[in-house]
Amino acid sequence: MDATTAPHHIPPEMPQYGEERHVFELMQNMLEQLLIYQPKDPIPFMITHLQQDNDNVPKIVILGPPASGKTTIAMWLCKHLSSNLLTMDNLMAPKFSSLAAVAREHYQKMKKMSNTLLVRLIQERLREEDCIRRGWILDGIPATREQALMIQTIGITPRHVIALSAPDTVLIERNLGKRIDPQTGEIYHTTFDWPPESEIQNRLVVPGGISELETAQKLLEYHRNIIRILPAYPKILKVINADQPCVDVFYQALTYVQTNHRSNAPFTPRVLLFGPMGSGKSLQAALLAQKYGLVNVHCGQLLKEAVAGESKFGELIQPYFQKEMAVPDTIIMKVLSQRLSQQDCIERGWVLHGFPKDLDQAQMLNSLGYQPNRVFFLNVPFDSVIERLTLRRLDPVTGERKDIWGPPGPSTAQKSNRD
Ligand SMILES: Nc1ncnc2c1ncn2[C@@H]1O[C@H](COP(=O)(O)OP(=O)(O)O)[C@@H](O)[C@H]1O
Repeated sequence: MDATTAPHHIPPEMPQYGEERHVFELMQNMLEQLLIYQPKDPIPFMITHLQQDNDNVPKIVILGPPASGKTTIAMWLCKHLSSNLLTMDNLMAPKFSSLAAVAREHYQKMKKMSNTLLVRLIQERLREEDCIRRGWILDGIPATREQALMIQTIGITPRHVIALSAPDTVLIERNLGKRIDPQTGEIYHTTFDWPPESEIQNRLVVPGGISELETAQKLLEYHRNIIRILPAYPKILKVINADQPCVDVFYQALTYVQTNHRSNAPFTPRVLLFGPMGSGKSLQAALLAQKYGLVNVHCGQLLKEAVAGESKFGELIQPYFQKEMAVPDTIIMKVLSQRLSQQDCIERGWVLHGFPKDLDQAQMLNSLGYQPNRVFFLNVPFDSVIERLTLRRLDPVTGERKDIWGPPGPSTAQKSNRD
């Protein structure tokens, strides 16, 4: 970059402010909405968008073959996240909507839904207040690539897509045991999820379309379609094995929908490495610094350099070193602060180790505005630490540290795994 046009000094607060308040994501979402809806008057549109404050509400699509548990998982997620379940059935259900009435009529006549009607139903439903405030979970929609593309075209973009998968034989067998509570819409199973209350047991009904033949036909259709749908969601798709207990499937789905996708925001890493002596902080810091171009800040080393360089802080530290006493936190903090506020640290980011060593120091670091955004704790069993430290030697000529077991290699890796 041309040094005359480049900004010469970026105050550390600037990138930190952006990161903390997610300014980049906020602007990106707003821009996305502007381009999708192209309002005539963008300013009130942007104000409304910001006031809705709903960039992070659930926007989930759950796909999967029949009987893989889509509806079960979608209902549980809905309850857990207080969101709204959107199925083909409940989209057509509203009595007050003329569009839903048309869709019902069409469905009764044709025994299937037209893509255009389906997309309009979804669009109408997503404009309602509860979907705006609490998000939505689409169950089994889109069922074809055409639907996926039409949904995308009108600007409906899920944040997470889950595809359940299980062998056909398991699903055909499983579907035979499906039962529905007509009062609540809850789904049960004769073997895997039978309600304990006799009142519920007595009112359960056998849903239509669950015979072996019907499930097999639906599976064929599903497999034909799904391979053309999934490529529409390359970065937000998670395939979950549904041939395991429902609760396990649910927790994997929940964990996934609660993760935030990697942001495109410019990001300056501020890494903190913790761990007992001998846990490998220095080595990992050096590797991270090398790989990501970070400034490697070793607190102990900084203090030693200050003394060796006879700087004004060095003179303050020297007496403590001589008496082998701990250097006061305030002095350490000044040295650190001086280093972390240098332009290379602000621009390239840093990896800090050897500090903080207690809660007071951590709070001091935070209060001076040097909050890390990645913290790692290198956990090593006590025995391994002892073994590592007792095998460590200093090269008398170069002062370099030599570990007797040598550079990391397959045998070292095996050894530490075994440990
Ligand atoms: N992981 C699972 N293990 C066993 N049974 C399940 C599992 N997931 C769902 N079920 C049962 O299988 C049947 C079909 O589930 P459902 O949610 O209706 O599937 P889909 O919506 O994919 O057709 C229901 O009886 C449900 O209780």
